[in-house]
Amino acid sequence: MGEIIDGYKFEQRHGKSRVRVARVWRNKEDGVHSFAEWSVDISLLSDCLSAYVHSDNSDIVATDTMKNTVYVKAKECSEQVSMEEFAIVLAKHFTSFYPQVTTAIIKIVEKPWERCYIDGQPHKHGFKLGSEKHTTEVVLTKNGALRVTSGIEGLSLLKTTQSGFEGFVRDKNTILPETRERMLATEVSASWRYPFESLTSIPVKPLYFTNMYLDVKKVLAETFFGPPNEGVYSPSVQATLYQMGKAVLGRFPDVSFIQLKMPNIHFLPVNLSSKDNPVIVKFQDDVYLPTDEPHGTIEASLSRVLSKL
Ligand SMILES: O=c1[nH]c(=O)c2[nH]c(=O)[nH]c2[nH]1
Repeated sequence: MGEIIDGYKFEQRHGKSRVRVARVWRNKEDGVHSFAEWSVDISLLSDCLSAYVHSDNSDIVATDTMKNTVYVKAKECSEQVSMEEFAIVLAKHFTSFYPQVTTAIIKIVEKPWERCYIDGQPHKHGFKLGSEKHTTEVVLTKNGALRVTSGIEGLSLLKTTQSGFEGFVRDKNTILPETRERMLATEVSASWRYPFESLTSIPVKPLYFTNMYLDVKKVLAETFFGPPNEGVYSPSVQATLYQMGKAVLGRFPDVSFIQLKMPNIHFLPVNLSSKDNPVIVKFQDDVYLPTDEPHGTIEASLSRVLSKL
């Protein structure tokens, strides 16, 4: 990519960001409403150099038109779709409708509206805001090469025991005691790639990507916590992150790559004393000072090794 213009290597793209759209699907038979709120980022790679170099806008797809297209396509989705599917619909439109568009990059973040339960019963049209967010990025080229990535952001997980940290490097700057009993808290960001390389290889099951998102989220949380009664011991954030990534790749053949970012959010033991009162509060794995900063940053990615057949 990139061309030499006036002796310079030149690359460009343009698009519209933070296009917010909400869509309701009303089931006529049972009266149940489904709802999604998305923030869409569109970025198009297109042949419109003249706009930059010769002030000629004749090849430019206006970003205002891109914004309108989001609402047009949302209207056309008469059945509920996952946001990955919606991103694919948009990418398909931009790459097939405009001769000069060579690649479309569509990113969407979903606002975590969840159906409300009243007296244990799902409400037909009531929703409340949850916390973690579903994300996606779809890249589609004019010749049909596709990449679908999905993710989760802001999945806050905490366990009050079954975590420790021992055997790390000790030097003259080290004061952290070794422990087999500590709090473990993190805010997981994950993104995973699907192996589908063209539009025809996308599964046709309704809400396939939405269900995958829910299943991946479940496996991440289950692996972090372990079984409900006994849990599972975490010797480090690193080891737990690796188990979580491995569990996702092991469970879902349709995930070819996963990246995990898991900050270590510290809960500091509280010990209070003074000259006159040597022990006001003695830490016994009970009172903590929660902190956001500084925090550890631990990230890794795992992908399948392609076997040479
Ligand atoms: O699980 C941990 N990993 C680290 O790399 C680290 N570093 C640290 O100070 N505490 C921890 N905990």
